[in-house]
Amino acid sequence: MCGGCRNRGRCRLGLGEITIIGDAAHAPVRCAPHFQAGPNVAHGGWTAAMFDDIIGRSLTQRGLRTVTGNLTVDFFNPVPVGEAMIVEVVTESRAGRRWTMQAMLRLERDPSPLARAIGVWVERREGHFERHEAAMRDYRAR
Ligand SMILES: CCCCCCCCCCCCCCCC(=O)SCCNC(=O)CCNC(=O)[C@H](O)C(C)(C)COP(=O)(O)OP(=O)(O)OC[C@H]1O[C@@H](n2cnc3c(N)ncnc32)[C@H](O)[C@@H]1OP(=O)(O)O
Repeated sequence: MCGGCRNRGRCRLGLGEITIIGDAAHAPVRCAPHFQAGPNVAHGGWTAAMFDDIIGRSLTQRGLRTVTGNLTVDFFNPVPVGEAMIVEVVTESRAGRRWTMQAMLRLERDPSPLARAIGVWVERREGHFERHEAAMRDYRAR
């Protein structure tokens, strides 16, 4: 679970446990009603955040310490609110610290993709968050 929900013990995005199979992964997801945009349709930001979290956590579960470098989402069809869906993640390639990842979102009982994400995750250098905190301290002291 990411830092925003860890203390609550519940993922507010509605994302389930990730299963890792080799360099691929899958997870059950369900868009909660508070992320509704159009009638019974998920906000596109939910879909992007869901992909970001599932792909990022799948890498964390594989023992990799990464952050999202970039993320592109293709929206093929409206994503329903409250419906059981599956996200499937694959590793496209790795070059040095860069991992190119792809993921698909689909309904639980239908193979047609609703949305696709492709992006690059970069392995963090030692002290990543400490450098960020120090930069913010400098900024606030200005
Ligand atoms: C968050 C973790 C919590 C952990 C605790 C528990 C975890 C529990 C699960 C949580 C799951 C959360 C899932 C959400 C994940 C986020 O939301 S992460 C937050 C959003 N992302 C960020 O904040 C990243 C901000 N960007 C940065 O900090 C820096 O630009 C980066 C990405 C670390 C790169 O900086 P750097 O380490 O100085 O690396 P640099 O030498 O410039 O580049 C290294 C390589 O990456 C490439 N690269 C750099 N930037 C990019 C880019 N934007 N696009 C493509 N390639 C790039 C470079 O070209 C270079 O390639 P090579 O030359 O080595 O082939």
